[in-house]
Order: sequence, then C-alpha cells, then structure tokens
Amino acid sequence: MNSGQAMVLQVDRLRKSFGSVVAVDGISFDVAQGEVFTIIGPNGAGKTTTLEMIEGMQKPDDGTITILGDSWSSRARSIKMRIGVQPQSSALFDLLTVEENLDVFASFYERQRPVEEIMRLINLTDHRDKRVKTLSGGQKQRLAIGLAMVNDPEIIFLDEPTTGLDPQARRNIWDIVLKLKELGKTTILTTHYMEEAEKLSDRVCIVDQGKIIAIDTPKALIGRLTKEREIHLTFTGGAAQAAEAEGIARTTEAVTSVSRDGEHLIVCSTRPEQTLYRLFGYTTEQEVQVEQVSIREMSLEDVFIAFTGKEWRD
Ligand SMILES: Nc1ncnc2c1ncn2[C@@H]1O[C@H](COP(=O)(O)OP(=O)(O)OP(=O)(O)O)[C@@H](O)[C@H]1O
Repeated sequence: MNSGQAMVLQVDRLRKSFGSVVAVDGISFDVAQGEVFTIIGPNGAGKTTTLEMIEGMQKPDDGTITILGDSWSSRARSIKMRIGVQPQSSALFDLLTVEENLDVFASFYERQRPVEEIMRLINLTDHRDKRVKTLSGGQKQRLAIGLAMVNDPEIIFLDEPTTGLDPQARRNIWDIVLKLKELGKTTILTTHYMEEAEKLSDRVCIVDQGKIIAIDTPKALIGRLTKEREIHLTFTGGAAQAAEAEGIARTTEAVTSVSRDGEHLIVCSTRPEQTLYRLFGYTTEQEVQVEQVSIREMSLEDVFIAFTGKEWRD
C-alpha cells in the first residue's frame, strides 16, 4: 500500500457472532483509494459477513468502520450515495430488459453515471433490449456489477462475483474489475478462487475462521514463503538415467529432498538456479537428454497451506 494514498476504508477490530458461531473474530484492515482489495477464504470463513457489515447491511457486535471518512451511525445516507453494492442476481427484475434494469436502479440516485457508458463497461450494449430472464449466468453477473455502478460510486463491493461461472465468463468479470481500476475506483471483493485473487488484487486479505491470517500484495505473500522450489525433470533415456541423475542431485548443495518416479525426478532446492546448473552440467557431460524441465511456481494456495497447515479447498 502506498502511504501517500488516501484511505477510503478503515475497519477496526470487527466482530460478529450468530449464537455460538463466531463469524468474524476481530478483523482490522485499511483500504487505499484505487485499490483492488480482495478478501479470500474458504467457505464459512466470514467473508460475506465482513463485507455486509462494511456495506451497512449487518450491524457489527463490536469494532468500527470508517468509510470515506464517515460512519454508518452518523452519515448512512451520504455513504450510500458514494458506494456501490453488487446486488444478488435474484434482485434483478427478470421481466425488464438490461437497459430498463439499469434505468430503474439509476432512478434511486441523484448522482448518476450514464447508462450507455455502463452498458459498454459491462459489455452488454448488444444485449440492452434482452430481458434479464433470457441472459446467461455470466451476463446476469455483469449486469449486477453494472447496477452497482449506476451512482458512479467511489467504492464498489462485489461479493463472490464469479462463483459458479465458467472460466471464460469469469475472465469477462475480471476484465470489468480491471476497467474499474483504470477508472480510479476502489474495488473490494470476496472470492474463494485463489487464482482470481492473485490476478486481480493489489492486496489480498486471507481469512480463515473469522480471523485474518495474512494480508499483503500477492507477490509479497508468496515471497514470504520458503525460498525452496520444486524442480521437475523428465529423462528421455528413461528410469536408469533418472536414477543416475538422482544420485547427482542427492549430493548437490542446497538440495533438500529428491524423489523419483520412473523417468521423472523431483528435486527440491533452496537455490534452484544453482541446482539446475549442476544438473545440466552433468547431463551435458554425460550426453543425457532431458525431455522436460520445469520449476513449480508458488501460489497463494501455498501461502494458505503454509499459514494454516490446512489444505486449500475451493
Ligand atoms: N445469518 C446467519 N445466521 C447464522 N449463522 C450465520 C449467518 N450468517 C453467517 N453465519 C455463519 O457465520 C460463518 C461465516 O459465514 P460467512 O457467510 O460470512 O462466510 P463466507 O466466508 O462468506 O462463506 P461462503 O464462501 O460460504 O459464502 C459461517 O459459519 C456461517 O454459517
């Protein structure tokens, strides 16, 4: 986060329980103007409850929310005019067209962004006269994001905008989020897709069981992991060659573990470049052919596993 940027949202020690279930257990973070800020976590982690408290739809048991300098208790109307919340698909008017839905939602606000511009932004201009009930799941989600834009808000909240969509439809939503960023908007979204968080976000807040387990840029989070990398090699000459290379790998500095499955060799190293250099020195000298070589990239999924000790499940 750039310290020169204005904070548009400050969340401090938020708590919310439902009976004996602690849904949100002391969550604090700040969001700067223009950021794409993603709250990610497994099912039931407390993402929606956190978002709904910030959106003013649920009252926290404890903690404070300052949004665009205001609080819900003193300036609710002003906040509502300046934020945009993606409605549930079920809130769309099924029998009205895309354009009519946007017009109806826009009529609730004094400040408006031209509907024409929103339809371009959500790539639905060609479908403007289609009734909502005839739209695909992805198109409905895009319209829902458009409805969050009608008052030209400064902050836009998207709760799992891509859940249940196919990969192409998800990418179409990602394009919209990136366009919102170009427009200088702040976007706060939730997801349980790690890949999505990694691609879209300036910063990611990983939550589990109502608590933040890590918060930073995707790059910094991944950088915090061990420097160990997995090198995968496949030998054209088969298992015998792989076994010989396995012997070399085992005596190579910085290698922490080696395993072999037939002609495939997996070498874990804290200095992968040097390890590869040594292995290629051997293969060149012995004229051994390597069919395939790769170094596995670390992802946010690895961050989750490292921080919680649990497997990530979408
Ligand atoms: N209205 C409610 N009444 C009772 N329990 C609730 C209510 N809303 C949420 N919870 C519980 O609070 C916890 C957090 O739920 P929340 O919906 O915030 O999680 P989430 O991270 O958004 O999950 P998902 O990805 O499944 O939407 C869960 O255990 C959930 O069952």
